[in-house]
Amino acid sequence: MNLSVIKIGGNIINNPAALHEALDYFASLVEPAILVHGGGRKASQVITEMGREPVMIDGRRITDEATLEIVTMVYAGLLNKNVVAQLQHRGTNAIGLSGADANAILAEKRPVKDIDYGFAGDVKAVNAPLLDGLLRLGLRPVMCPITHNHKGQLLNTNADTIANETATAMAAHGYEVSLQYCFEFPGVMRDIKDSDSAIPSLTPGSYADFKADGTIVGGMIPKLDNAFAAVGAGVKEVVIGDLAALRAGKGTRCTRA
Ligand SMILES: Nc1ncnc2c1ncn2[C@@H]1O[C@H](COP(=O)(O)OP(=O)(O)O)[C@@H](O)[C@H]1O
Ligand SMILES: CC(=O)N[C@@H](CCC(=O)OP(=O)(O)O)C(=O)O
Repeated sequence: MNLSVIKIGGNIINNPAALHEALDYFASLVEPAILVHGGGRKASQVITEMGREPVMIDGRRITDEATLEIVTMVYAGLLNKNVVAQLQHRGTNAIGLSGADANAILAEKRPVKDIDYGFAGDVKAVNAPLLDGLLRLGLRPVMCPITHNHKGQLLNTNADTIANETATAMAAHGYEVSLQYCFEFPGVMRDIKDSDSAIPSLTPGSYADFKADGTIVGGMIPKLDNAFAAVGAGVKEVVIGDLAALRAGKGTRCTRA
């Protein structure tokens, strides 16, 4: 059976018009679908409003105890419930999940090596039978980037990783999975200022070249690391682009070779 896993990033979530368009698209899909959302931009705003400094390294947040409280409120509360309500309004029977709900995503605190990421979670297992069961009930899971370690500790996990791990686990469970990363550019760009410069396809080799020459930087690095991990682990198709590109079957396609 086919399955679409759609990830929407923090810049989409923060722009009401873009969010509504993305949710219209998700609601219009006829085959089974799972939505994964981020919200890093909103979290950084709230962290700043609370008098703290957001700290990111290579697109990943350093999550101390106070930051974990804020991101839990923002991702698992405000954003997740708002997205679910907006989907219900569109006639889509969405169910919001953090990783702790029904043990949807088990993670472990990232071990401290050179950098201490604090309460950042590395995914250990996605509960594919649970997601499969929800899909069979006609529900559409909406997953936020909060996970847990089964010992009572919530953890903050990059939303691009949640999307990759979910897509990969569902592929291993027997679905033909299309993973679509929806963000604010028409694809991975050769030149971010030139909207016609989307790269049609990338392989691990061309990705390494674009990273080395500085074409691909920042938050695009974890996104592409996750995209290629998914492609290498049985996900049928991984595409990155804005909503117009994804709707038109365009965007950047990540392939094995
Ligand atoms: N070559 C590139 N093409 C497009 N975006 C790029 C590129 N290199 C770096 N980026 C940056 O990556 C960001 C996307 O990563 P991120 O902010 O983590 O996405 P999301 O909003 O999906 O979470 C873009 O907003 C852009 O600033
Ligand atoms: C550990 C870690 O980096 N967590 C991310 C989770 C949110 C996220 O990934 O949101 P976007 O998709 O909007 O970037 C963070 O707190 O920013």
